Amino acid sequence: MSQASDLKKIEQLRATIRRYDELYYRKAEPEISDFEYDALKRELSDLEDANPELPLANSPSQAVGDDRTEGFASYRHLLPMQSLDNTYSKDEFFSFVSRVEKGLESERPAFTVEPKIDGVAVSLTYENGKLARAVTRGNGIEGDDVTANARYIERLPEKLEGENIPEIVEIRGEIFMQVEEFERLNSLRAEVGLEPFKNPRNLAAGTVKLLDRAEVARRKLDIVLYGLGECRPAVVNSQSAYREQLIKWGLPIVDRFWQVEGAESAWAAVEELDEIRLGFDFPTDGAVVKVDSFAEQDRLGATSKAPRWAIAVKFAAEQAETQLERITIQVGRTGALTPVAELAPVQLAGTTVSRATLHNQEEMSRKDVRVGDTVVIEKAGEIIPAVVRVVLEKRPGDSQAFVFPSECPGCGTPVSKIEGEVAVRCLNIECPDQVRGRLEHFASRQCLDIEGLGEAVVDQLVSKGYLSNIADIYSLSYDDVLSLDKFADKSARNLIAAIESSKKVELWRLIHGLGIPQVGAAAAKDLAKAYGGVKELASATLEQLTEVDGIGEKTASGIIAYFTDAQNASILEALLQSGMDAQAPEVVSGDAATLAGKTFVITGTLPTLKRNEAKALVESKGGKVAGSVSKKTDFLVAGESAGSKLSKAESLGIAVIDEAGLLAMCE
Ligand SMILES: NC(=O)c1ccc[n+]([C@@H]2O[C@H](COP(=O)([O-])OP(=O)(O)OC[C@H]3O[C@@H](n4cnc5c(N)ncnc54)[C@H](O)[C@@H]3O)[C@@H](O)[C@H]2O)c1
Ligand SMILES: [Zn+2]
Repeated sequence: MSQASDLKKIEQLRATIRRYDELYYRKAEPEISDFEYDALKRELSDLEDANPELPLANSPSQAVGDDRTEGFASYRHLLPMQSLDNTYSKDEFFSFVSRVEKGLESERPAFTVEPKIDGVAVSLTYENGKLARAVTRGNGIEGDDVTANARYIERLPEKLEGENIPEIVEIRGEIFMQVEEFERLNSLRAEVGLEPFKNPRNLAAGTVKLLDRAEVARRKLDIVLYGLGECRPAVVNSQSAYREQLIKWGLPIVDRFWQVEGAESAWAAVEELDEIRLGFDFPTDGAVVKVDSFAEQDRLGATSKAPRWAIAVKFAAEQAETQLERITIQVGRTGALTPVAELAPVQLAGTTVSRATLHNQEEMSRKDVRVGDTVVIEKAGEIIPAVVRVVLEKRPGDSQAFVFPSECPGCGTPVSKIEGEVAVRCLNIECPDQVRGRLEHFASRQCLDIEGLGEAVVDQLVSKGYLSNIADIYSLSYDDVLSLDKFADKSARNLIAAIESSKKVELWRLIHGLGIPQVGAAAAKDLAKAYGGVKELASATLEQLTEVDGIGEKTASGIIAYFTDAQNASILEALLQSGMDAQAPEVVSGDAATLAGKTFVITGTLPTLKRNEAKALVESKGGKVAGSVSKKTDFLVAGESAGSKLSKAESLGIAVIDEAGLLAMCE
């Protein structure tokens, strides 16, 4: 490759990696898998190595990903928090050990091997044994102060126990979510029709950065510690001794740990870890091998980004090979065109997979994915399988490069690419695919929850021309509905009734249903609480919006842009004209607030109330419902087959009541 084409490639890769960094570190919503991301990083480093005369200063290869977000105070680490170099291969691991041996002029250095916990890096500062703050890695130099959220972590002690307490110590580790808790939260979401969270790491990262404390309290985070930053005065001189010290201070650590000498035994420990890790209750994505002695660590030093005395050996996610039969393009409610691979069905991680995402046009052309290709797909914790690469050796001779459509498959409008975005979009606001998407969203369970107005029905109503926006739903007549496939007198009346009763919906559901960019259910709740009505929200200024708890500047500008759009304004007007009367629930006070200040945990099967009904009852009386039992719990409401929560409540001496007890308290 010539120097000019290298340069262009390098610039493209840097821009792409910056975007994926932003999605992963700041938004906790990665679009591609770690394996794909690491491959991009590797490609960039190789190109940079081959072109040493090019400046590196602004390359994402030289810095740690930046997680700092709006709404948090910054704090400067006393010692920087670095990343780790990583590898997926045994050969590279052995080269790492050779470099260490050379650097130390030693034959069989002592290493520690630990699980690599897949969570969010955090640095805890204890001053004279008291927890002063918890800070994210940030850009490595300066991170976000997340102390308030970290204090909800039950296993995180306020005070260090025992002796050897430094004046100041930065203790580093990982905030993560146990697999069981992740599944619990997802099953609650499924109950109310919300999309599942993708994986425990994203959920942990998202939760650490929530501004809504009540929501943080509902999700149970966990923590383990393994690293040391500044420590005055120094207390230990090796990784293994530090681990013993952490235990004595009463801090949670990962209970698997190996002390080994030399490359062979280190590798054996890595392999052993890979075999047992699926039984762990925390998510792991690799092993971290570290030189044990702190003096030796100092001699090896660090690059701008990572220490030279440690490496992460990552375990690849489950993959499978299959045939790509077709590529379809989906148009979502925001107009983004998403390419989807239609596959010959194949077994992967316990499920049959026949579709996988191709992410976006850019990703697709980089991988040069073509119809007829044999592709490798991967499912890494994420729910949606992805195509990670093409098996070029198996490509048919007559294959053709895929031409991304230049027109929207839904409406034929030429597609646009907006500066700074990867997605290619259809900007025709009346595009039937988008209209369908917006209508489905509006009627879905996490919004207006209109029973009977699902995908198939919306489809028919749009193609028959009855619906072109959300306000049209309220002028549907019985005859319109009756004319649809599979509708008879009773089902038509039911749908009309469901539509009518949706006018009395809770305000946040309406706000969510409007489909304002950046406004999900959580933001919609914050807005509903702050404004009490959709008209009030529509006339709020940017400044007022940013003052609402949980609303950042970007979201605020999205809201302003939405309501200043003439078409949106007229749809809203039509909605209100039709009698839409969404209300914020009244703030309970006085007599109604009988449970104010009390925190409940509900467990087991109650005789008459469903879990969410019991929760709604408690909240209607001003009480709070938490997901797990802690010292802050006032009452455990226990039904049949209450398990570990009951024993925990008993051990903490928390009052246990049954459903009847709860009902009595609410009277
Ligand atoms: N999918 C994406 O779009 C995307 C984007 C950016 C980053 N990523 C992923 O994140 C990785 C880079 O993130 P990173 O810089 O945080 O590095 P990393 O996660 O590969 O490794 C460094 C981190 O590992 C953590 N860690 C966990 N257990 C540890 C232990 N026992 N000892 C020491 N450290 C331990 C620490 O937080 C440390 O900061 C990439 O390799 C990639 O897989 C993915
Ligand atoms: Zn379109």
